[in-house]
Amino acid sequence: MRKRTPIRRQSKPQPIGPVQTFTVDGLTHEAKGVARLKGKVTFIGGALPGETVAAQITKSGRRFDEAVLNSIIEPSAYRVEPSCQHFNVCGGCSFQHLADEKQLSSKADWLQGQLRNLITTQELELLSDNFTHYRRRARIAIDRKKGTLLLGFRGKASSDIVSIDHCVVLTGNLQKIFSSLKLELSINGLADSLGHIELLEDTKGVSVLFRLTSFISDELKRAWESWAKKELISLYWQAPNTSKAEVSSENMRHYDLGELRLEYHPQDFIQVNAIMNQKMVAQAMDWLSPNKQDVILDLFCGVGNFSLPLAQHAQSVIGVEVQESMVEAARKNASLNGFDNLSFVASDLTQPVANEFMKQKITKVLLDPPRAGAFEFLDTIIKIGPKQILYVSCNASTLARDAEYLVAKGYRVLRVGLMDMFPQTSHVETMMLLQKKK
Ligand SMILES: C[S@@+](CC[C@H](N)C(=O)[O-])C[C@H]1O[C@@H](n2cnc3c(N)ncnc32)[C@H](O)[C@@H]1O
Ligand code: SF4
Repeated sequence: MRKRTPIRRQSKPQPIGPVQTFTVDGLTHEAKGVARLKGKVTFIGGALPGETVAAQITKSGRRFDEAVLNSIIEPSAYRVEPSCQHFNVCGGCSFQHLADEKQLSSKADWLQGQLRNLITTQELELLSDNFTHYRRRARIAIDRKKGTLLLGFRGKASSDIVSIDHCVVLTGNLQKIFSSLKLELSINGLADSLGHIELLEDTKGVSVLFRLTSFISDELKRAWESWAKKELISLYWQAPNTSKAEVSSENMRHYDLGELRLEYHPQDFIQVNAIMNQKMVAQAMDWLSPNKQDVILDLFCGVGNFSLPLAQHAQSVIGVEVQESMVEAARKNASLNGFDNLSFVASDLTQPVANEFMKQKITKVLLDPPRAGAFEFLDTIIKIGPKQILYVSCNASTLARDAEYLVAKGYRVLRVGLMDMFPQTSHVETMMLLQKKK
């Protein structure tokens, strides 16, 4: 049997000083209260601006200290009761103790700070939806402690797995299947052969993917297939030592985006928040206003989440994505939805690209890179010289770096929007429209 990959434990920070009183006047991106004691900055997890709290230093550095919250002496007017019973220990959320509208304004302040060299006068446009029950995909970690099965997410103060009963950011259907799964795993023997579990909900329904670390008997597999049938869900198995589950073309997943249908493999990237994804794509179409004169490059295109809606309005669209299997899915999506003005290229956008995209006059570029951003590809974009660039980003610091470069090379920022894709967490999604200076 293959051994489970050991989890590197990160231990809970221990107090190294007495209990002291702090006045909190700021909030970090990771939801730590910022206080000053004798002029030295102290970060206190769980404390909010405007509060007086009792806390103990756990780590003392040259420039700042870190402290653990003991009690709240004077609470903030924006402090609310977390809606999840696991909030104090689970690392999945960081902002449930802060009122929803204040979460959004705190994220906006933070984003404005990150983009301070770019947006002095522009107003940040805000896009948000439900603050709970939005997550249509989740990876559930598994561990055992003293014989007890733990199923949940990594902890806040340590990397240990926190056992979860009810998660309020999961969609209602995923929460329901999670509860049934937990019960079933406690009574049959699959848990010892599992690396992790992936839950997914889309237009096709709910699915569960078991990532196996060792082979299991046909009998056990059949028992789980009948559980899945009873629960009306799809089941996928990722065999030991493989990087992806084998999935036949009839068993691919799909999600609808307006009148479009997008197929994908259950382990392909899709946006986690379905409603916010619809709003984000609609905003992208509104800001970029594709029209019949436009030839558009959709970089980091995945299975065509932006490419297909763009192709509904543009003369033609070229999508670029590194993963061959996703490029194939994107091509299939183009043909399933009847497009003949869409093509896809498999290419690594961190590598210098030859003049592949110079052959036709690209008028607009949309890019939606992973957290690392798209710095390596910026010179190619500048060479292509589109009149507009729409940058969708999940990491404001790489967005700031890349946008500052584009501005230095002749673009100006027209619009910036914060999209609250991941409420209750510190993650921020941003959209920026840049225009070529005349
Ligand atoms: C944030 S996702 C966006 C996907 C798509 N735009 C969407 O909305 O579903 C980033 C995508 O970039 C792809 N990607 C990551 N690194 C890449 C690279 N070096 N070159 C090209 N694509 C890459 C990933 O596979 C992923 O599909
Ligand atoms: S991720 Fe789920 S379980 Fe964890 S704190 Fe957030 S809502 Fe609660």
